Amino acid sequence: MIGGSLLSKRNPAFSRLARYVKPYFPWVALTVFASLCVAAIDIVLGKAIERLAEETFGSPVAMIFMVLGMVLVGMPCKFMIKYASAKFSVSALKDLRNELVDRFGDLAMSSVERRFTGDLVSRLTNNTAVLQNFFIQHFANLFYLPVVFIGALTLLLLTSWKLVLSSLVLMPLGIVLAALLNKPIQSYSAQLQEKISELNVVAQDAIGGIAIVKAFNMQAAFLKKYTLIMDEVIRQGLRMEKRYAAITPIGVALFSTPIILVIAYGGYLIAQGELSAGGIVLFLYLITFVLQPISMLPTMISQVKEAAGAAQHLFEALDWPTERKGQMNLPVRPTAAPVRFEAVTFSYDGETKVLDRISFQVNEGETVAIVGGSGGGKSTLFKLLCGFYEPEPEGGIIEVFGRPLSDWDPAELRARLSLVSQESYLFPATIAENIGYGRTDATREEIVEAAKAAHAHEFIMQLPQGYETPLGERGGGLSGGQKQRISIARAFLKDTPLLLLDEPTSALDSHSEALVQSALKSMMGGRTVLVIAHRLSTVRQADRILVLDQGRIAESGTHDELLRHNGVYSKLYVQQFAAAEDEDTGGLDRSQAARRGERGLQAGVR
Ligand SMILES: Nc1ncnc2c1ncn2[C@@H]1O[C@H](COP(=O)(O)OP(=O)(O)OP(=O)(O)O)[C@@H](O)[C@H]1O
Repeated sequence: MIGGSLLSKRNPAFSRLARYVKPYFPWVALTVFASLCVAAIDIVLGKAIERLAEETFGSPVAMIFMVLGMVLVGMPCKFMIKYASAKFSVSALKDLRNELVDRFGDLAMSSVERRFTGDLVSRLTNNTAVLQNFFIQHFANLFYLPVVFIGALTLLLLTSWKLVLSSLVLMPLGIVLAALLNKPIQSYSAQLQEKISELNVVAQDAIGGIAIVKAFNMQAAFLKKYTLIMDEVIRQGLRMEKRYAAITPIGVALFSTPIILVIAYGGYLIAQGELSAGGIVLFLYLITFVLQPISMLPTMISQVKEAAGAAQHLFEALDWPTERKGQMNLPVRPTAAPVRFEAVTFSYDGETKVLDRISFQVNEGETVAIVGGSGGGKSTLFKLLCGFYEPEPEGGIIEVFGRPLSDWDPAELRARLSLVSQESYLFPATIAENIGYGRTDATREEIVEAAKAAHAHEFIMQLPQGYETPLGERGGGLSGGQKQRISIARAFLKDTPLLLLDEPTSALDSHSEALVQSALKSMMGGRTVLVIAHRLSTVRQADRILVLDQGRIAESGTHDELLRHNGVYSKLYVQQFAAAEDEDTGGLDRSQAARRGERGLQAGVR
């Protein structure tokens, strides 16, 4: 069928889409069948009306009943087109959506990190909505329009080819002129849509960044921006309406004049005896079925293109690289060090080395602090350990619990480590659920135990709904410290032998900070910990400190050893940690630190 081939042969995206539609083939067949029935009824009705007009059917009453009968049969067919197309498209797109959501969970970090969340969500919602609309509104037309066009045109040519010829010249002319008149409206409408999206962006920014907007007293600036665009929207809208009002009568005239001319010509042909009265009735009824497909052709083409674009966009997302699956249940070497890096080199883009021949080992129960300037590669180290990224095969060896990273199934690896990041990500769910994500089979008692260990139980119990308190987006409704403690409780519940900790540096009040620190401290006990350290107290307590500088391990040792070494750490200490000196117990005083820092700088350390 023309429609079918238009959909599948030319477009790889459509033929791929067809795989999702295939399981619902009976509903597709029903849609096509009902469309063809409607096309047939429309044509046969023309013939019946002609006979009625010519009174050649015998009893006009019987004829009227027949016409009404056909109209009545047409109604369930039209219903069936909508219902069956909705049925197969909703089901097929549900399967596609499920696959996409499933795929999003498996996406490689490299597929996600550089994309906007909006892009992922838009593929899932907008693109599927475009396809849904296409299937329900336009799919049946791909079958109905060609059939009705060919049927009506054949019948009309048999009735009076002269009239067909004259109307095919005159009527499309009217349609084209009316469309030309409408063209500026299309561009006005596009501009209007653009302005409306601008308006939405401003509103979204103002709502999304409400805290900053308020803190910087930017409300007036935003309001001004908003009203300026709003004025433009109104101006544009009015301009469009004015144009509409002006051209509607002209459009009607342009559209109806050719029809009047054709009727007049038809009258002339009747007078000449070349056409019967029934013939002109048949003609007036059927000509719309010839003209409609012609006038709808551009719309149909653009609809097909739009749907193809949406499908392509969706399948692109399905083709984004996913994480590899590893072997499950491989034995762990219990005596091996929990973490070992050997000459690890890593680059995100294949060019710039973010880690350069890094080698170190973390033994069981050890706490190793990683320090270094911004962009030194600290977070990248964690991303590798979590299996979010992997070095190239020749990029060294990473072993976790004695097994090379490449052997691990990512999910199995992550089940053995907990990551507590600086920004505590909480989900729009209850507090209990947020902690429970640490281990999905945890009982309420275990969740409460974890919350107690993380010093979160007390404040949770003070909330009116306690553990059942629903959290807003990103944990809205809780303080920074409270959010941190919920994240720590989640990690407590997960109870893994290896802990990757990016120490929170967000401005917590001193009480909250003390609670978070003490929660972290109790979690670190008895575990192997790699901590990106931002606090002097943590660095001091670490068994070893690795100083990461521009992707290399510049120094390694204890706090005192490194200070004595008077190198990168010494300088970093002055820059980052000395300010906290007063708050910490028994360390260097600031002037001593500064002096050591100076020596570090003099020694030529960057
Ligand atoms: N997803 C990514 N794609 C490409 N480059 C990245 C990506 N993530 C980080 N980088 C780059 O890698 C380098 C190291 O970044 P990383 O986040 O590991 O540093 P860091 O030591 O944790 O820094 P900070 O202390 O500021 O968080 C930086 O130059 C950064 O721009």
